Amino acid sequence: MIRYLKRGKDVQVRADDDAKVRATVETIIKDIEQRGDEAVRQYSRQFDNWDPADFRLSQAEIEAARKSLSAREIEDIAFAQKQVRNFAQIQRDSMQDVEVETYPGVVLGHKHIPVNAVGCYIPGGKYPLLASAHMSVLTAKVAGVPRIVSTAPPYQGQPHPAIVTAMSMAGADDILVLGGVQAVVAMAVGTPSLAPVDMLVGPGNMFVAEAKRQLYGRVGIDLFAGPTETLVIADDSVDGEMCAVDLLGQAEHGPTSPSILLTTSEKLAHDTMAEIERQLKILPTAGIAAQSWAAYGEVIVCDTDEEMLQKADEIASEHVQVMTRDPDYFLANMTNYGALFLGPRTNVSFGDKVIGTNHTLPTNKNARYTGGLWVGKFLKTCTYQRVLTDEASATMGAYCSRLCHMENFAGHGEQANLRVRRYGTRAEVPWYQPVPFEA
Ligand SMILES: NC(=O)c1ccc[n+]([C@@H]2O[C@H](COP(=O)([O-])OP(=O)(O)OC[C@H]3O[C@@H](n4cnc5c(N)ncnc54)[C@H](O)[C@@H]3O)[C@@H](O)[C@H]2O)c1
Ligand SMILES: [Zn+2]
Repeated sequence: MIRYLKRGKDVQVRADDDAKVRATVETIIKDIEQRGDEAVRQYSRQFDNWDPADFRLSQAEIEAARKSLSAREIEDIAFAQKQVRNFAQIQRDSMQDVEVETYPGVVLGHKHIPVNAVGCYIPGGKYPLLASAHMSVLTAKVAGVPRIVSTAPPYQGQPHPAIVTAMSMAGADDILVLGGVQAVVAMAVGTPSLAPVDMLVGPGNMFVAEAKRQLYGRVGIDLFAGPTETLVIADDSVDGEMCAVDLLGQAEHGPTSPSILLTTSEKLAHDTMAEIERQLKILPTAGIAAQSWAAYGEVIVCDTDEEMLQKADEIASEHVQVMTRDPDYFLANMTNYGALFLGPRTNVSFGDKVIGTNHTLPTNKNARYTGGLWVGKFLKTCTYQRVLTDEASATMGAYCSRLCHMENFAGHGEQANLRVRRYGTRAEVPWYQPVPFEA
């Protein structure tokens, strides 16, 4: 039996919040479309109090940012980037082009072509999330994207030097300091000094995620990667302190970030809730974490691992930390999650910052149909074909002709008929029925 010891905001309230964000974003996009750069500037002033002569940083500004960091900071960024690059390269290498003779004389293939220009949004409203630079820019680079634009909002009124350095070390071609909806739209439609990109990637708050969603179709997007969510699945093999740390560690992302504990131990559930109250008195970011825990935090008690599995798949959380005696049960059976963190030795923060898997992951139940950002998202899998022999052309032509006839497609049918006439012999294809264009 599944019991809730704590529930988050109900579904209707969340839907109303989403509708408000949708309307706000729609208005901003329309306005920028009509008034262009001037509107981009206006929103940057309004939301971020930011109105520089050029949103794009010069080479000198990029170098100055790097010089302001310590050797230790540079080395830490380089370490994280090495792990991300390494795993992205392994994933790239796992994607093979194919070319196969699928029918005598018929050759089909596909190849992976990088998107020509991408725009990477690096969040920076509440925290300077430099790790997103590795996740988006570096992964695009490994995929072979020729032009990479990268943007982040100003942080406390300035370009953040560590974000700028991480973008530059990852290989961004253009670095902008611009945040929110206005940044995403500017990259998608272009500005007087910036050619538009073909695809937008990267996480962001609900305004950024919704702006990408609304622009989808005009440009590509990676996935819906909105406010962070975390699910901890635990049994009595771990304690309340660890569960509380791992829930609050992600609740601090923002006031709308759900953190959920799913457990078979009622004692652990109570211990964790008490620990959360204790830690909220000392965590420096408790201002945000306490809000999201109060509004979105949940504690759910189940009787068995099977029940936890069913509930976890229904929640379809972005991050799922499994700290049970048999985490592999969840790896083998779970189907809806952005990323799994197996066992107490790892945790979501490792994935967010350093270990090498991508931290840009699906939220809002989008894990039902997609995984997170990875090198494959920057590659278009495009097919091609060749027919090598007259015989194969005539045979495919005859089948195609009859199939077109069933669909009343005379023009398509004639494309096929022409091949039968040119490359076939009537004797070989007695089922050929030339209808409209036969001489
Ligand atoms: N899903 C993922 O993979 C993932 C990964 C990392 C971070 N995140 C999420 O990224 C988000 C980062 O959020 P953030 O706010 O710190 O930074 P952000 O850069 O995403 O957003 C800041 C921008 O929001 C805009 N904005 C703020 N208030 C607005 C309003 N009322 N109307 C319109 N625009 C407004 C401003 O222009 C500002 O520049 C968090 O929600 C975090 O959970 C998600
Ligand atoms: Zn996080």
